[in-house]
Parts: sequence; structure tokens; C-alpha cells
Amino acid sequence: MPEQHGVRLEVRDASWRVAGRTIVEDVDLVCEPGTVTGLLGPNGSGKTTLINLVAGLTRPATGSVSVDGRDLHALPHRERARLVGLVEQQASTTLDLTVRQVVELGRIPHRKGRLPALDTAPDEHEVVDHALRLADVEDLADRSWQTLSGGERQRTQLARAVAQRPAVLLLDEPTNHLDLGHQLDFLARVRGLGLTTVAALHDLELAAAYCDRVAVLDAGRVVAVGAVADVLTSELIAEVYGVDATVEPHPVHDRPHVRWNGPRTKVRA
Ligand SMILES: Nc1ncnc2c1ncn2[C@@H]1O[C@H](COP(=O)(O)OP(=O)(O)OP(=O)(O)O)[C@@H](O)[C@H]1O
Repeated sequence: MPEQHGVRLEVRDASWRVAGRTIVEDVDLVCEPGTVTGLLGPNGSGKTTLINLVAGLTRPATGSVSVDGRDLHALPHRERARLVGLVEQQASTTLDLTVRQVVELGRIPHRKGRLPALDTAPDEHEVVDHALRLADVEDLADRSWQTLSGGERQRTQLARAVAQRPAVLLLDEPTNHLDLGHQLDFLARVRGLGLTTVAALHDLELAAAYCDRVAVLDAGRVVAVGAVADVLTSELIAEVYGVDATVEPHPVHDRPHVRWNGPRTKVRA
């Protein structure tokens, strides 16, 4: 199976507004090929909105998103879907599909012609089998999607995105349904793909352990971006999340270790 390779992703000056409110404002974000960028920030700070802009689901009011130098929003839908894969926070369908069929949906952008002309070329099956293995859902291949647990659905969605063979992988809170073992396993597998990856994460410890860089959003603006150790400081965590935390070198690996102590104590004037 040929390896997928990441490409350079550039978000320039991107803003998005709805109902007279600016949700994402003047965002600049550059992700180098094959790097994993954690998108952090409190509830409502604009992470999903930014991910949707980068996925091409919505168009920025101002600014641009380019992948490998190509303006993403100027590309035909199918071409865009070959470049960018998205694992959404909550994927749902009323269709009665098996896990394998869900993963096969990832191949649609690569098919010639329209559905239901299912491509039965042997290498298509190989791509799907590879994706099932990679996301550790091979044993679930014949199960109905409707019967899966939240974590099994999340891993199936990763398999669908892997089958899409994108250059950029976008993950919106990909670990929120996973147990600790599967969280670590999932992010290690994602890193192993070597794709340019952007993952919205709430868990700062996971972000510190698995991301090359992090970008922190607050009220729709990027307030800090850079290497994990430079950005994830106790000052930033206090300012953005209102939490008193200690950041120190991890005793086992050399990544920063974030230990929260409690809500930030208000300083009286
Ligand atoms: N279509 C919309 N109409 C109105 N408000 C919206 C719309 N989409 C997003 N918002 C608002 O924009 C803000 C940012 O939402 P977004 O989902 O991007 O935040 P988030 O950082 O992903 O939050 P969370 O961590 O809670 O998932 C929120 O206040 C949300 O209510």
C-alpha cells in the first residue's frame, strides 16, 4: 500500500460570520507537511467553525485556505474531498450500513462516475481493508453501524477518512468517546499516518503528548500558536481557560505535563 503524504496547509486571515456575529476572526495558521497541530480553546471559541472552513464545508467571509498552494474553496467538490478528510465530532446516519460500507464511503471522491457505480477493482478493496486495519475496526467490518458504541463509531470514522486517502486530515474532538487506552492508541495511529493533521482537542495532556504544534483559540481569534512547550504555559491556561495549572516536564517522556490544580483563584483588587 503506497504511503500517503502530507502537504502544506495555510489559513490566511480567515474570518467567518453568522447572524451579524463574528465567530472566527483573522485566523492565520500554517501547518507544515506531515505535522500534527492541536487546535485548543474553550467551548465556543471557534474550533469546529475553523475546522469546517478548512474542510471546505463553509467558505470564509474574508481570507483563504490553501492546500499545497491551491485555494481550497476554488476547487471542485470532488477534488477537495480527495485532498481533505474530516472526522466530525458526531457522525450520524439513519441508513443501515455496515462498518465496511461506511468506510467504503471514503472512496466516493476517487470513483469515476456517480453512485451506485461501485468500483470493484481489487485495489479498492485493499485500500478499504488497510483503513479498517489501521483504525482497528477490522473485527467490526460486518457489524451494523447503528449498533456500534460511541468509541467504535469514532474509530470507524477514522477508517473512513483514512480510506479517503487525503493529504490533510481534520479531526474534531476525535477522542471524546474513547477510553484512555484507545485515546493513546488512536492518536499514535493518527501520528503514524504522516498526514498534515489538525485536531481539535480539549485534553491538554493529550495535546502536549501527541501534537507537534498547538494553536489556541479564544473568542474566535488565535491567541497563541507554536511548539507545544512554548505555548502551553500555566499563564496561558489561566488566561484562556480560567484554570490554575502546573506545567512541568513529564517524568517519563520529554513532553510537557499539564497538571490542573483547580479553578483559578480570583485576585482581589
Ligand atoms: N451556524 C451558527 N449560527 C449561530 N451561531 C453559531 C453557528 N455556528 C457556530 N456558532 C457559534 O459560534 C461559536 C463557536 O462555535 P464552535 O462550534 O466553532 O466552537 P468550539 O470551539 O468548537 O466549541 P466546543 O468546544 O464547545 O465544541 C459558538 O458560540 C457557537 O454557538
